[in-house]
Amino acid sequence: MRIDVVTIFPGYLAPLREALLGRAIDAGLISVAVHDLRTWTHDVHQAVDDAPYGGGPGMVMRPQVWGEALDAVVGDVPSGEAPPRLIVPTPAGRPFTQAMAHEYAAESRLVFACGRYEGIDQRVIDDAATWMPVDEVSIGDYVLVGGEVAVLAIVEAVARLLPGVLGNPASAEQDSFSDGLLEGPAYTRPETWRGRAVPDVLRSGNHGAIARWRRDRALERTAARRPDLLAALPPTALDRADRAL
Ligand SMILES: Nc1ccccc1-c1cnco1
Repeated sequence: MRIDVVTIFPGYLAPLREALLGRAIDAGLISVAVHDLRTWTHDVHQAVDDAPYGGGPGMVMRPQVWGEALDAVVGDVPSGEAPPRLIVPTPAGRPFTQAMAHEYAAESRLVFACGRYEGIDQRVIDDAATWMPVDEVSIGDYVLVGGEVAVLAIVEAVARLLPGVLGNPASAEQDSFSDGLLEGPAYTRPETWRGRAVPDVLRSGNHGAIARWRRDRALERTAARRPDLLAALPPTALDRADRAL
């Protein structure tokens, strides 16, 4: 997978080259190119934003700069080849989910546009949508200063799903949300720590009982913390034992 990120703070994306993602890049599973948006400014101040029409606080990122940047970064898409998907993190976006991470993992190329200030002039999105799929995506209902943190989160969630990136592919299959539920509590050695013992069932060796206990804890946790996920489960997702909980 090829990933391009356009930002006014390229250094913010340095963590992409660390640890698991860094190894995936070194292995050639992913290529990541970070582009400084100011490359496509032509004034001495390298201005990337301007006052909003209609007044109001903050600044809006200029369409000319973004238009030239995306033209250059996306480049000419060879005929017959699918254009990349443009992902624009924004608090006004569609909530990012594990299902979307799987969708994005199937793409051969993703381009991320990191907006700051009060966002990017809407015409940039509208223009881009005439020649590539554009997703405006939110990573949560809170306000960040820019899209860079969201890009780090989305890229990590997507990249770990790519074949060969995770050491143990089973990890991705047993993710939280993979069965629509939150994962339950996890434990490791020592057996007792500060007077707290690991639940006996997890040391019993009874794999059926362990699976049941883990499912029950996942259902309890999901009901307590994310009842919306429970309500969204298809009726067939809960078996009789689940309902007895
Ligand atoms: N708050 C923001 C400001 C700028 C770019 C993205 C965001 C964002 C994305 N998901 C939540 O917030």
